[in-house]
Amino acid sequence: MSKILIVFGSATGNTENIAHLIEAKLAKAGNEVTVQNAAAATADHLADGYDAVLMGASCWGDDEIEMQDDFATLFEQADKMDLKGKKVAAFASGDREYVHFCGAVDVIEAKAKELGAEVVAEGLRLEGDGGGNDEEVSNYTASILQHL
Ligand SMILES: Cc1cc2nc3c(=O)[nH]c(=O)nc-3n(C[C@H](O)[C@H](O)[C@H](O)COP(=O)(O)O)c2cc1C
Repeated sequence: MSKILIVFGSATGNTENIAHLIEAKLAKAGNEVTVQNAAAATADHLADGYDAVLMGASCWGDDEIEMQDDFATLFEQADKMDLKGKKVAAFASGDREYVHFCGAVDVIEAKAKELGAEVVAEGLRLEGDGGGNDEEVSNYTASILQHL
């Protein structure tokens, strides 16, 4: 049994729904999963006590990657999260019409690596609320669990 934290930023509920799809798979596999909305989370020692931290957000820019506000505010202080040596994976909701489809995945992965975390799964990029993507979510959680 591993302790896993899922932190998400979501404006209309899509990334939140994906967070819960991930939660359900990880919990079913026997792990202790905590889900936190970035709006209510604080960066200080966020990762402490967890075996893995999964972070996800939507994007709202046009030409640039602009992560969802609550998540962006929290992630500005990523250096306080104690991610060094931590197993991390990213996920996002997005729309393929945009240049940077699920661009938050790239930002989260780059920063996590910079801070010395180990990115343990390819980022999960889903359209809308992730409904109908059961296989993708299963593959994502299986990759993470292989590293725990
Ligand atoms: C002005 C605007 C900009 C957007 N920019 C992006 C983007 O750069 N990349 C992307 O994948 N989706 C983009 N989207 C789509 C949203 O991220 C998408 O609707 C997402 O599912 C919202 O998730 P949330 O409810 O968790 O916030 C944009 C939507 C709007 C209205």
